[in-house]
Amino acid sequence: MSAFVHITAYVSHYNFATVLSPFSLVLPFVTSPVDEVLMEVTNLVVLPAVLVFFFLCLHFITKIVNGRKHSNLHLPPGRLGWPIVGETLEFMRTCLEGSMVSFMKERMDKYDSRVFKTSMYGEPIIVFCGPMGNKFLFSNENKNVQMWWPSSVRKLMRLSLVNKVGDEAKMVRRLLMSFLNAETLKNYLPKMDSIAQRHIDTHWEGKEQVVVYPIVQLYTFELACCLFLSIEDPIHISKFSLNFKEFLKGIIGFPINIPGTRFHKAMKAANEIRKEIKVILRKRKVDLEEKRASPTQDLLSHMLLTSDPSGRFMTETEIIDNILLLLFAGHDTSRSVLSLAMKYLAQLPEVYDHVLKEQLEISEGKEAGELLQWEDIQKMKYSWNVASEVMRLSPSVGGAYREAIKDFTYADYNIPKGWKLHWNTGSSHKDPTLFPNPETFDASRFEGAGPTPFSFVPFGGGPRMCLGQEFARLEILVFMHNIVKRFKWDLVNPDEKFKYDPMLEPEKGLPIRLQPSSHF
Ligand code: HEM
Repeated sequence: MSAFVHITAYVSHYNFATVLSPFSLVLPFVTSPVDEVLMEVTNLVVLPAVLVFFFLCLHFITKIVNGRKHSNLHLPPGRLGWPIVGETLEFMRTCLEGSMVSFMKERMDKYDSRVFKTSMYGEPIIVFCGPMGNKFLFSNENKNVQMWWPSSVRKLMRLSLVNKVGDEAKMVRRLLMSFLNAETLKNYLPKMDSIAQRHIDTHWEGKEQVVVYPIVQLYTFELACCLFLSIEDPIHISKFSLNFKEFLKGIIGFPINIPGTRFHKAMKAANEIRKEIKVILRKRKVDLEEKRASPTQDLLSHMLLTSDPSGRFMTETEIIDNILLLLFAGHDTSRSVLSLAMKYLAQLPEVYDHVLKEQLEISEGKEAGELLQWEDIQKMKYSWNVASEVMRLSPSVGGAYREAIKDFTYADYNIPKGWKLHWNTGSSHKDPTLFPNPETFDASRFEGAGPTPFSFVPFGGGPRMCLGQEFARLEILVFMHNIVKRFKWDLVNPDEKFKYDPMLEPEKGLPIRLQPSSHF
């Protein structure tokens, strides 16, 4: 969840605008009968002073309470920072610089430890780094730890999988996986290919310049709408996608539900999305009964007709919340990977040529107009290594969370029950002992046996590993196949940076200049 989920959804940071907005909202109400000077003084001096005093008090109270509570424990090194805010602002800064890993690395070096404590989301958090940390968290699900998401995610995702743990989560995962597994998805591959071709015909063909990030979103969102809900009308899809933009921006942050905050907008958007899915769901029920819809046409039909082993079907609300989760998780993470792939392919002509060669060999073996089949995907080994190297260097999802469900020890440190735990992609993806010259793009790292276990974790791991890994692999490869055959491109802003907000996204949307390929 997804990133992001997906939620990315998954990525861990606050937005400064969200942090400030409740306070900036207060200011207009301080005013009316007061004269302007007094108002200025109030806004500029008194209010900040009151806030500083308030935070100082909270800081000392928190210190005393935490100190008493955990004084006999050997907690991992680190600092909890300011109350509520914790080390959020430092973390946010590194996210906006697109280098979340530097937050981890600075602390691992400072404390000489691969586990440290910090505080974010108003919560003390213990950060587990490197393959050992990943392995521990992934293999201790339901034993020492359980999935946990920040409150903003939990509130927005209601009854969906991300709010389930234990046996309930297992059940929902099994149900969703019966649609998202390779065996089922392979039937939808030709459809994915035709959507990719139509997308390129509409949005790329005949253009000299395009802005990649928003356009790729149309592709990944169109795929998700079509395969999950059978929505095919482009106008319907683009209207629907507006609500997801609001939703994404509010998913990670303080869950302050006051008009004007990102979270409030996200809640409103989520309700609109739910309403829309409900209309489609109600109509589908009738269409299925009257045999106007097929039981295998998409995820929605599948969810309406599949029960768990005890014969229980999901309620309408559960289906709606899970489809909302999958629509969100299913497109924003992949669009980030695709945008980054476009960047690296523009910068590394030898990599582009190699991908093109592989894709042309696949096309040469096919009749004109024949769509991609499962066997073709199996031949895209180098292209998938390239996508994997993109995700290693620039993971679209920074990591995810767990909660300690009992007291335990890790690396000789006490981890108290109830503490939130964070695993992250960067601390192992950029470790030179695991990936020599970690900043160099080298797709050959994934040849043969590939990276050591638990060192390459763009999709997480263990029983809560990303459910959409296979879906993402297909949507990424299908897009790469079609785009390299039709275009070569170069970057308008070669130094354009990517930042986490909350997915890894290009600051200016990644404009590129297109040259049509002679191979098409
Ligand atoms: C390149 C694209 C993607 C990346 C990098 C990615 C990454 C992740 C990560 C890191 C997690 C958390 C795993 C953990 O904590 O162990 C996750 C969870 C999840 N992902 Fe993805 N994801 C991607 C695409 C997708 C797609 C396409 C879908 C749906 C079609 C999807 C659905 C989910 C769901 C439902 C979860 C929550 C699983 C649970 O709570 O048990 N993801 N993803």
